[in-house]
Amino acid sequence: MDDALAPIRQKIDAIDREFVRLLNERLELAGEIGKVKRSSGGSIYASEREDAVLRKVCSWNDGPIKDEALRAIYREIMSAAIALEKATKIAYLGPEATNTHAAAIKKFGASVDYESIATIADLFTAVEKGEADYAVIPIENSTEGSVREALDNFVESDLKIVAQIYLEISHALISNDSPEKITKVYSKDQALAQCRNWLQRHLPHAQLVDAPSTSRAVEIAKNEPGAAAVAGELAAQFHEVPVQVHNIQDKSDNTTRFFVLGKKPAGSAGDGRDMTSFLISLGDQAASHSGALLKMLMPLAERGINLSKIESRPSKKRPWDYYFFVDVSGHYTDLNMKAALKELSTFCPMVKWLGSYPVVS
Ligand SMILES: C=C(O[C@@H]1C=C(C(=O)O)C=C[C@H]1O)C(=O)O
Repeated sequence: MDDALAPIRQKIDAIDREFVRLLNERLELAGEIGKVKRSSGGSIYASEREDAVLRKVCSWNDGPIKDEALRAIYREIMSAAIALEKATKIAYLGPEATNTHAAAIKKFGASVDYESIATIADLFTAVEKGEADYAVIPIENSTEGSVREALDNFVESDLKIVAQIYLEISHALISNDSPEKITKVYSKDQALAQCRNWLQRHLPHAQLVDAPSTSRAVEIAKNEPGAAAVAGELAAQFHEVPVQVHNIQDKSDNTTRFFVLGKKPAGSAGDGRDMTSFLISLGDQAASHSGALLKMLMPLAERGINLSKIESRPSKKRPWDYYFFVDVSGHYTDLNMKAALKELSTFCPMVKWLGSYPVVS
């Protein structure tokens, strides 16, 4: 067999050598781009360009490699490029090995530096003060709804949303012991709730115990005989505890949406591939004028700007006064968007642009 493999492996070696040469050539060009960005004050991470690169390489793909594999490979190539342009620190809502950490890695790859930060407010501050280049925060979950603390922090902050990440949340049963030995299961209440049916069916006698985070649950279960944790697979890898059962969540389409925050806005991905988020206040009109909310939406609707989300939060300034968080299709620099905003600012006391970013992560 070895005789048959040797000549093919020689060919693979020759291709790998060429790969490495080309990767280094590509990285050197990224280094040149980094110099231009540093001298002009541009953002190192460019979500709209990464979106275009991923789309281009997938459109060139006519071989057996799956687009998903190509995207994963390019994720790491671009991660190396970012790190070469500038040592880049990504802060995320901790602790380590939680879903937000997994989302950050999905977006930024293995070559950048990561820092776990305990609260969403501190993540905003870290980027504002330049202690981190970008922050990754959870914004909403398909079953639990919005993360209110995340929305509220946008009111005072000038940071921009530069990208979004969608992560399918899957849970595993993680333990040093096999499932039949498990008498106690630790996890965060939400994760236990998302696996309730599975746990009832497979571990009906196990005691379910609340932990501050899924990652901490793995840490606790690691050192306790007969204990397991419900957490993501990153937590199992991180704490070096084996996964006993994969995908134990009751619903398979449980997805969390995250935002990447930076100091400088992202450019346009074009071709209807952008989304924009705003914060709008109607002031006293909301309570005193019938149809005020409808009036707020008309400048968008009349220009064919599609509204995908609207959420209200108390302003905390006066009772029954609200801010509206709005997600729409298009980029801030689109002409129809500019016109809609201009019209909105004629009657809304506050129209704040929170960022424009590519639709697909
Ligand atoms: C090289 C660049 O910088 C980063 C790296 C990219 C890449 O490796 O293709 C793309 C966008 C940026 O996040 C660039 O902006 O073109």
